[in-house]
Amino acid sequence: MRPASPRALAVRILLEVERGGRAQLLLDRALDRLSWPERDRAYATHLVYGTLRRLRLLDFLLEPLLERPEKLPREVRWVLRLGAWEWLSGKADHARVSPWVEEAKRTHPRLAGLVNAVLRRLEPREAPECVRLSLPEWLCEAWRAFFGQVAFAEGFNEPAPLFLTAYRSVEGLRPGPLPDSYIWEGPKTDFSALGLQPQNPASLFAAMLLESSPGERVLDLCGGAGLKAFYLAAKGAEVISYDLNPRRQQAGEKTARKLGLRVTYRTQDLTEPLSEKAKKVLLDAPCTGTGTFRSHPELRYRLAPQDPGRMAQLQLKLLETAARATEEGGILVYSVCTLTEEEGEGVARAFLARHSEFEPEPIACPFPVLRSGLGVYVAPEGGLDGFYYLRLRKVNSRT
Ligand SMILES: C[S@@+](CC[C@H](N)C(=O)[O-])C[C@H]1O[C@@H](n2cnc3c(N)ncnc32)[C@H](O)[C@@H]1O
Repeated sequence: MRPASPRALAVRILLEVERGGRAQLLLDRALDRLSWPERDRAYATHLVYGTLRRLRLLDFLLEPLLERPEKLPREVRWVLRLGAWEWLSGKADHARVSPWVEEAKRTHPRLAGLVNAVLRRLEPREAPECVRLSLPEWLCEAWRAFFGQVAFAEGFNEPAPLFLTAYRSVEGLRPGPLPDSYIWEGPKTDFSALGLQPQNPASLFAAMLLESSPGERVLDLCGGAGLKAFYLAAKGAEVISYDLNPRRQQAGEKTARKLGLRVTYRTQDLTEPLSEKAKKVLLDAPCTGTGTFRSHPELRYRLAPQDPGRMAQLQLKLLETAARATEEGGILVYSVCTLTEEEGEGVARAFLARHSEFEPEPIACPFPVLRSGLGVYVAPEGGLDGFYYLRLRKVNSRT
């Protein structure tokens, strides 16, 4: 059934997210099917992302006004959180309360009075920092211990510009923080037909760290659809992109053709050794994705404290493959879109303890840095995703 309004769509999507769906995918799909004006699309996006990004805080604000929130029908609970989000973002009562009361009436008319009363009685309430940032307690505490602060996580709760990497010159684009990176200000469109690829600059920079030269062979490991491979190919490298997932690679092949770029895709489980080597190897490993909380706001509520450690085991195995595939004198870049100690410095330390043939190289990071020394952690500021980069040189091949 087609949703009647951005509010109805937001409730439907949040219910699906609660059942395990991914907000970005669900919202993009739903909006693609609806020929709504830009204003309604933006409003639905604001409601879904805003509510998920502030969920812990919203529940904290609603807590004194509800006796047993967990007993409420799920639709009504989301209506209350959405209404609380609009209150938090400063919308006036007259424009805010009655639309949500009407929304509640559609599924639970008997609870409309409760929705009305609760949304009118919301009051400011001093929240502990981890609640205010809507982070799970374990991660908030781990970040505070590792980075000495957690205020940076506020960056995950702000909307971000749509960053693009340009493979053709396009008039009138606002420059982003890196060469070839731009900001798109219009409605979404067929970007690859314009020679553009949506990509966060923090992700693009991982590919730049390889400093590949024209004609040089590059291995792009865990390349997925090949977003980083596109950049390397555009700079003239001969790129071979490996991943476990053929569907992602097929999508990448299609995009590469539209962008006019040549990337060779090979499907392989990279916990197994590769049968080729190169001077430049990029491993953009699978990770817990804590650096992408802005665009995947539900992720933070799904991660468990043991996930970073578990992921680090896999990352180390993949790094072994990448190390063997790096020629002597060559460069190996390890990157992950996450900010945990385990998957960043933890992996780096464990790897270097076993591989004296690799030496870390300094990284001149153009972004705000959270922590550096052994690799660099990028702060999720100004729309950047949080990332960890490690650049290694293979000085001799003792393994
Ligand atoms: C962070 S994503 C890569 C994103 C990609 N580099 C890009 O820039 O778009 C990690 C990728 O690792 C792949 N992957 C996970 N486990 C793997 C394995 N054992 N062998 C090969 N690829 C794997 C996933 O399919 C996923 O595409």
